[in-house]
Amino acid sequence: MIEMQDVWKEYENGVTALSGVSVRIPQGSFVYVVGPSGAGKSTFIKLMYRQERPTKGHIFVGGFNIERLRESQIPIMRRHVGVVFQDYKLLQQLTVAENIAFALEVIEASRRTIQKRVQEVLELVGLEDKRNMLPRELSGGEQQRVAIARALVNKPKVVVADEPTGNLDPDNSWAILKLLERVNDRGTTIVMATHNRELVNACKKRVIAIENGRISRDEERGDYGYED
Ligand SMILES: Nc1ncnc2c1ncn2[C@@H]1O[C@H](COP(=O)(O)OP(=O)(O)OP(=O)(O)O)[C@@H](O)[C@H]1O
Repeated sequence: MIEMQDVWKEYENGVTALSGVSVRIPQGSFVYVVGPSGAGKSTFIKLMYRQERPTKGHIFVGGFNIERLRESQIPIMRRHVGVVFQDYKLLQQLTVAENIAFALEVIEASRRTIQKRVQEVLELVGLEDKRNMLPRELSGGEQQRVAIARALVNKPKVVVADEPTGNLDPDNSWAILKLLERVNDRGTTIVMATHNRELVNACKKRVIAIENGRISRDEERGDYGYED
């Protein structure tokens, strides 16, 4: 379950990115977050994993009171909230398997657990044969699949994705959406900010539209609804 109660975000430069956002996203949902450029989508996502803190309001994600978390609790929360970025953010000097294992090594999982989990998520994203390659040896779509595997390795309850298909062609975008749907089928909540009208309109899900820092539309099986 994700819940925001009257959340406001004003950045230090005085820009108000979110103005009184309240929303409930039940566990197991798949939600698209859409809206014009600069509307506040990334801010909405960043607040969910404490990349940013709200100026006001309450945020609960997977049982964590996000705005109240102490610094020392943030790594614990991040095991339950996987994050996927538009530009993948893989560590360039590490192999595919090492990038994925990294998230488990920092929590001092046993070698056996690490090997087993890395293998499981590599199979899920279909990249067992690329496990010893470096990110630069992979296509964009493959890199994003590695990033998704990394986000999943701790079995999070929630995955937030900020324009995960933003750098990909239509075929790879489609493959990433299908992969996120499979993850969702296993009970993981997915919140995906996107400008990809084709995907939103083809695979109908809940659509939360943000405009000018406010939720302007919230529909089950909604449309993308913008001409951009
Ligand atoms: N770190 C920051 N410091 C100051 N202002 C910021 C910061 N991040 C975002 N903003 C501002 O907050 C507003 C919302 O930005 P945000 O990135 O959330 O929008 P967005 O809907 O994700 O846009 P896009 O679709 O272009 O990615 C914009 O006016 C932006 O300039």
